[in-house]
Amino acid sequence: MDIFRVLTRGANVNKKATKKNGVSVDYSMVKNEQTMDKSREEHTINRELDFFRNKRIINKVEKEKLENSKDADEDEKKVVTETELNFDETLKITTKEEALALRKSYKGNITGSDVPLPIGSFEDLISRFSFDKRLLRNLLENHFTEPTPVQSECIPLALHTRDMLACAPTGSGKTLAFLIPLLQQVIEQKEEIGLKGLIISPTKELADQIFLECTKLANRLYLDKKRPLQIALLSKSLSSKLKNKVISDKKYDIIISTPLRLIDVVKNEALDLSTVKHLIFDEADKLFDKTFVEQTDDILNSCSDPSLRKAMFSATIPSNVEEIAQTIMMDPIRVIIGHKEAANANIEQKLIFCGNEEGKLIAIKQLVQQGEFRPPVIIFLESITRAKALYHELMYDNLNVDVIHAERTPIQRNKIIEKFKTGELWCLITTDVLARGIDFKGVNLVINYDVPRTAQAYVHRIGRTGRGNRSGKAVTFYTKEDSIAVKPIVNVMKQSGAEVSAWMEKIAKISKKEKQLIKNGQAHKERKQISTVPKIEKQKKKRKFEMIEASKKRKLMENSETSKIEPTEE
Ligand SMILES: Nc1ncnc2c1ncn2[C@@H]1O[C@H](COP(=O)(O)OP(=O)(O)OP(=O)(O)O)[C@@H](O)[C@H]1O
Repeated sequence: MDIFRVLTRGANVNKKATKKNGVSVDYSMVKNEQTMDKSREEHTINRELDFFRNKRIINKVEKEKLENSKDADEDEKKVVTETELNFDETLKITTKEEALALRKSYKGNITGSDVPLPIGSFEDLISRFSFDKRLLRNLLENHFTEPTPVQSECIPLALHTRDMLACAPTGSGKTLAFLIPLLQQVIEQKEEIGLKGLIISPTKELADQIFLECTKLANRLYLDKKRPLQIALLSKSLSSKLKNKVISDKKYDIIISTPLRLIDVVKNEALDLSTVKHLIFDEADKLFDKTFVEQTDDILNSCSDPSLRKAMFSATIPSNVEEIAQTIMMDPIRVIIGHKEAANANIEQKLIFCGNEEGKLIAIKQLVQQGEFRPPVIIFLESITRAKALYHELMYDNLNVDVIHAERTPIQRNKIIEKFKTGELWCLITTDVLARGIDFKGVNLVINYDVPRTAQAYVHRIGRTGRGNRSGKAVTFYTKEDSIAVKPIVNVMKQSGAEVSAWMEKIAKISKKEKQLIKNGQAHKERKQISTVPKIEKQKKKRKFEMIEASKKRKLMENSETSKIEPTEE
């Protein structure tokens, strides 16, 4: 079947979406106004789940205080004026009762000793923490006008230099929850001691994204009014420059890195972590699982400053990670927003029984026919081999699709991500390498072609949709072989408030024996290869595909030849 034709029949993707000023433009389906209104109505977010809330109360006292500020220089006053324009109505939290009411509104469970009050607005930061006005302006310029719940709680905690463990839904703004206070603290720290802030991410793609977000917010921020803040992504080239002493490791204030690259540089004595004051683990549960725990431990040992502040963030924090957190942190505060281990409630979740492996390809085609396959779509598979196989299968169907996995080069990966962000690419096939943290704004649908191995992996995978205040859909395919593996997924669905039918309730129950199988990774059986198309058909399609590609190339070359010899109009 020609999926491409069916796809284009059901919907139009705004292919004209382009890059503006280097920032990728968000893209979405082009629909008629009526449908838009309907979907807006359908997806009006419940106030409790409104992570980007608009609650505001007028705060005239604060406004007057800023207007009469004699100490502020002209530049600061300009910032203040702009700030007022945008923050003329603010929510201030000054009492425990107000804090309690605010926490109740977003189901925040904050525990620990001497928990500071949350902030009700970013403007609250000016009066409570002598917050840098330029940093505040950078927030505004990037359209961050109201803190999300995790930001309301974690920013004041960090500014009080408290250790913290924060768990909040996917797409609810955890990145800014650690970046905003980090930037403020680094500016405040006047001595030139070397590296001050370190952010660890499990994947290169996520590290890239955090770096971009951080540089955006650090625009025109100066250290002690003398020199601009120096932020770096520990790339391959930077690490070799550091190792060859082409660049001094004292140059940077904040570094963002994956664990392996960082440890490599540290072991070569090319980067001194003893000056680091703020250590942040993004996707902390991943960094503390068996894949990374050794490197994470090395990083902790190398950050030897006794006043080191540590923070851990993730949308899922299993109890064993909590235990570790308690042992490595000093009097930590635990921030839980919503249900722990639940998916973001903006995501509509669905399970589809496909019988067997062949049934999954048919299910994709059915989603297309039913108009549910609305690009942009991400499809997750459990291995590189399977991701490649599905890619070939869909590519021969002329679907606008590409694949990212660990075997693709960084350049290829970046190119594909860029194309997906700008709308050039409609469907991205991938493995768990892109399951965590990546912020693709307009993703409509996530398909778990293979049941994820853990409940946590499920939460992160489907969290690539329904980000911010948007809604999204997630579909999980399962077969007879997945009868045990799918149980944790049903439980996450229940926990997140998704509609769960009687038969699902029945399969949700996990016996002791099954629990053990899931824990040992034995609930997942080996899967049959992906393919429905007979070999001969496939070869035919491949030949046709290659011929079309060759003809395109020929035409391109012919055109460029003609343009070379054609005289110009003048
Ligand atoms: N205060 C805010 N106002 C408006 N948008 C915001 C705010 N904070 C964050 N965002 C936007 O929300 C989106 C999701 O944020 P972010 O990537 O930090 O989510 P996350 O909680 O880290 O998700 P994940 O668990 O998947 O890593 C981003 O596009 C970000 O720019």
